[in-house]
Amino acid sequence: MRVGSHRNALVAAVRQELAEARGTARAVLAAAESARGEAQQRNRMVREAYATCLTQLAAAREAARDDIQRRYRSEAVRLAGHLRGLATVSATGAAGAPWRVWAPSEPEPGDRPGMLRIGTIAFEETAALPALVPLLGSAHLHLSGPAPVLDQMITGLLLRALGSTRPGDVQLTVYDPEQLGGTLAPFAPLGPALVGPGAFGSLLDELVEHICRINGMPGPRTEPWRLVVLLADHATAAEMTAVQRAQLDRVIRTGVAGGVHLIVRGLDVEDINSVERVVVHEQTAFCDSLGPLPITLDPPPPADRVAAFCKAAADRLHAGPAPARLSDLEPPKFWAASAAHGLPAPIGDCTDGTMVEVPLGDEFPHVLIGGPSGSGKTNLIHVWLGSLTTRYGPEELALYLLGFSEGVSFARYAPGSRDPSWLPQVRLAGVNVNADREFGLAMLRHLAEEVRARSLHGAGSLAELRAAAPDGHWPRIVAVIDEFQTLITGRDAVAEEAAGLLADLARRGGPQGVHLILASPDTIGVQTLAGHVPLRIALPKARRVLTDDNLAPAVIPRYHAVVNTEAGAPGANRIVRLPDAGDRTVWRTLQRRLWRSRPVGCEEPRLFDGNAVPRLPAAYRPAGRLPGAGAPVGSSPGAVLGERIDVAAQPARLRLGRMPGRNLAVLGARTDEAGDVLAAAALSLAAQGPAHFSVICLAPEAERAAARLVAELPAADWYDAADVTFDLPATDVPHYVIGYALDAAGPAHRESLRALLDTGPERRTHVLGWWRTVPRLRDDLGGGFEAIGAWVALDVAGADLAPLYPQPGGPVWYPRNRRALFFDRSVHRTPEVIIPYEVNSDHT
Ligand SMILES: Nc1ncnc2c1ncn2[C@@H]1O[C@H](COP(=O)(O)OP(=O)(O)OP(=O)(O)O)[C@@H](O)[C@H]1O
Repeated sequence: MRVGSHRNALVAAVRQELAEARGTARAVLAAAESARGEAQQRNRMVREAYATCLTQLAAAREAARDDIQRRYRSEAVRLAGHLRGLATVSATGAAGAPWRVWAPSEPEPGDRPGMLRIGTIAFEETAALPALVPLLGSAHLHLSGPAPVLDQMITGLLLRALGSTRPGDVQLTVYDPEQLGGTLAPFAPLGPALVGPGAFGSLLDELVEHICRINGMPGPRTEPWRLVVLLADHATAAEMTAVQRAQLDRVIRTGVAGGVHLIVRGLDVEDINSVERVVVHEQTAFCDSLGPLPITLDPPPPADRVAAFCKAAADRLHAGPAPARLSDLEPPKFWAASAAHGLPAPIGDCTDGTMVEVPLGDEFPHVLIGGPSGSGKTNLIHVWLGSLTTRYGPEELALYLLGFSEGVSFARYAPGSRDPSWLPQVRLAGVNVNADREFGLAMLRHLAEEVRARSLHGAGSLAELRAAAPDGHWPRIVAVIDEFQTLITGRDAVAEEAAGLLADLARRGGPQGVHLILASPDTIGVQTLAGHVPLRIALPKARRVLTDDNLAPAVIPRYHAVVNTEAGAPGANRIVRLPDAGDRTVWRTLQRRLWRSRPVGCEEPRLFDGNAVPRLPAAYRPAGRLPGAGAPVGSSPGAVLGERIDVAAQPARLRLGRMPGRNLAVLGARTDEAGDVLAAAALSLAAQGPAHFSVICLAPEAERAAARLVAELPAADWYDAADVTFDLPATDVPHYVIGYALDAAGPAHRESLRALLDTGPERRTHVLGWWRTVPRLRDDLGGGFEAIGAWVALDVAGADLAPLYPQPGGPVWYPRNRRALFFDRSVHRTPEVIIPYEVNSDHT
């Protein structure tokens, strides 16, 4: 029993232990299970986080990559744009245009030659960029690869180099022992120097010598470039001597500075900076400038384009370079030059393209231009004026222009009905003055007066004058007289005075900054003047402008001129090609530009046109507000008779004071002009103050004019043949008797007429009458002419005026249309030519 119970106890204990162990194991298992669950959970979470992270990282990487790619692409496009811009600038016109649109292009003066296109480079996804290589002015080219491809590339390079320079700027030499020049046969019309197989050494020697000569010369190179193509064969390379190699090296090293450039294939050359190497594999190439970027070579230029270019260039070479254009003479900045010491300005270019200046100024104050009719004198003057007026503003230059040649060429500088602009430097322009030499004389008198006024400051040059009188306005004055001989030939008083004034201006004008530009077909008869003018310009076939032994004018082609500063001595010639100033649109554009820049207060020039009839200015008409009856009357009102032929468009006035003889006789048969003189006189008197008018009209043909006058006058009585009388009622204001064809009054009225003429002026009654001839006036006056203190002669010859003139024989006067001779014995020593105003123009 005890065993049984012990065993039972033991069993129970074991059971207990087992139960406990089982319980513990279960607990441990449960703990492990839960730990495992947790670990699994964590594991899952980590895995999920990792996956999220991976996804995010991938997205970020994608975004970053996209961004980088976008930036890269836009940077590439920007860079490519820059490169394209650079390429366009570096290879302009014919140097860079694709063959499809290729055409020769003229470089601007002073431009350096650019690079030359040989193909394109592809850069990422951007459009292809031009691949350029340097040549003229920069490098030699060394080409290696298959000869046929290289020769095509050379053809293209030559076409671009020649097509982007002026004909004659590049001299081509070809060494082609294999084909004897055949490789570049399309360029034959340009006459390249072909060098045969045996002449390689002498070519190199000649080039070395040429380079030494050019590099030894001071100043910039003026000779053409030498472009030498060496198409060497095996024999050339194999047989080259050490001396030849040394000479080739020398050309390579010093050639670029001396304007000699080699394009070499088939021969090694020294590897120095000035050699651009191009290596060609089939249609792809690499060159030094572009490093590893592969170049897709352009196809060769179309054969017909090469042929057409070479023919045209050869023709132009034969004809010589085109002359400068008017715009080539413009300075980089308008009105930037000072005229303190002179007015140098180019008028054209030499055959080598350099500009030729005329040194007008302190040293050479005047110039004589000579050339027969049609040789281009007027054109030269326009060109010169264009060059001067773009350099020197209105403060620096004042122009007085007078053209005696046919036509109105200087009118373009003054405002017109179609173009309101004017050249701001022009003060005066006289056109159609052939018959009005008095206008030329007036201009010379004006200039002489200016010289006199300037010389009062005691200065010996314009710069000194400006320093001595800094507040004054002292532009250089340039007087241009085209066909100036018209003014001084002939043996009358105008010619005599004009010649004297010109000689005086030539002597004394320069130091005061007053200059003459005188053009004529021949300087015969102006030898005294010529002695003061060493600066000459001769146009083709000009005679006597230069010395007799100077043959240049006889041989220069048309549109050329000889500029000579030594009075025409043969050694001092400069030949200049003149631009054409005939294109009115070009001129107008330039003039408008200058006009818009005119300073405030710049007045328009006075234009005197000998063919135009001036209208009576409104200021001399009584229209508008009339002076009241109580207004004071001047002691001697002035009757305006016509326009004076003078620098300023002033009226000629007749003072009608209370003195004997203050009457006017208008003489001649021209009804209209006589009527205009009388009407201008009457209207201008009416405009000055209260006055009474008696209009007597005794010629039916003048009735219309008389009626119009009466209509315009504020207070006028009208008499005609039916009631003519000279016993006129007294008035308490000045009384003017305006008589049309007074000679028709007849003997019955002579006495009263004489009494009126004799005693009227003292009572302020003045007769302004028209008599058709001098004898009829004499008959009316009864012999003496004392009562006629002033007269205006129309178509009356000078000799017929003798009785009315103090000097025997009468004045020198050859009647001309719309011109009258005015003489007032109380003011004139010699009579004055005037232009009767047009008073009643029916178009107003
Ligand atoms: N450099 C030039 N280039 C082109 N045409 C020109 C040139 N010079 C003059 N001409 C032209 O030649 C013609 C004559 O020129 P211009 O009138 O200047 O000669 P001119 O000597 O003044 O003659 P004239 O004494 O008969 O007036 C004009 O038709 C003008 O346009």
